[in-house]
Amino acid sequence: MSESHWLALMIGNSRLHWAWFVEEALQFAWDTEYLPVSVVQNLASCQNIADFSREILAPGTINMRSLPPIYLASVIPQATTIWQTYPNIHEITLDQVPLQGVYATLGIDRALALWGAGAIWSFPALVIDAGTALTFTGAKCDRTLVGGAILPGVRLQLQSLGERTAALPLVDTPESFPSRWALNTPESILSGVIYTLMAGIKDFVDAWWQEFPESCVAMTGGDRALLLNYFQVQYPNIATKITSAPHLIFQGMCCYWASRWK
Ligand SMILES: Nc1ncnc2c1ncn2[C@@H]1O[C@H](COP(=O)(O)OP(=O)(O)O)[C@@H](O)[C@H]1O
Ligand SMILES: CC(C)(COP(=O)(O)O)[C@@H](O)C(=O)NCCC(=O)O
Ligand SMILES: [K+]
Repeated sequence: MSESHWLALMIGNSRLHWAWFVEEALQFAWDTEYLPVSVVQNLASCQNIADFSREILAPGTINMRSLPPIYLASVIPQATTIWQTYPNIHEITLDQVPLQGVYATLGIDRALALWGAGAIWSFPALVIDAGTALTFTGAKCDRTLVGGAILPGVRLQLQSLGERTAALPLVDTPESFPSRWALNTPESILSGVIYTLMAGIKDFVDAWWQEFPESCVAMTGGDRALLLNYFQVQYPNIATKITSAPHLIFQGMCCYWASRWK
């Protein structure tokens, strides 16, 4: 089986993130809901690649002759187990990521995104992943982990207020930048969550640039575009210095693929 065509699968806390690669060139990337166990078990017996792409809901048919190897990284151990039934699966684990000084429970998504950022823009590098959780993860010149931080992401903050209080409604992520001084409940929630999140991110990147003035700062994750739009409004000087990087985790996975095959 040719290893030049391969799929990357990142299992996050909200959904599955997919990318199709030909060697080191990303062809396209898409997200899906979690797939039922039965679908995963059936993948290996797909008769042709069209069936296979239909099962994983790929946009269009993946252009391959045989079932592709899947390079998998996951922050959900139970979900990883389901995928181990697929015959050509390669799980990427923390010990395979060439960063120094990592702690045992560091999320593989964070390590891969940081590896990807360093490979593209060189170290030092800071990654902000605006996913289910929002994380900061930084490494210095010699690829040693400086450290990071974890907080609830945008949707999780809104959900927790809606679900754990009697009088607060569930509010959707706002498309436009909310005003700070709100005069009704939904807008008060949006103001509180968004303004403190922006101020918090600004504080972290300012602190990072104080220590590493030349470092790239890259943002990835499902709320990346939304947050960067808000940054344009609220802190335009910072917005221009944060790089939007939708495929950072896949770029890290690609570094792993290249380290095996090149
Ligand atoms: N279809 C969707 N499902 C879940 N989250 C979504 C979706 N579309 C946009 N988002 C946003 O993406 C964020 C989750 O980011 P994502 O990178 O997908 O998470 P994870 O990597 O943890 O699975 C949420 O806070 C939410 O606001
Ligand atoms: C912090 C995370 C939950 C982020 O995952 P995500 O929200 O992007 O799905 C994940 O990286 C994780 O489970 N980390 C383990 C703890 C740590 O990194 O310290
Ligand atoms: K993530």
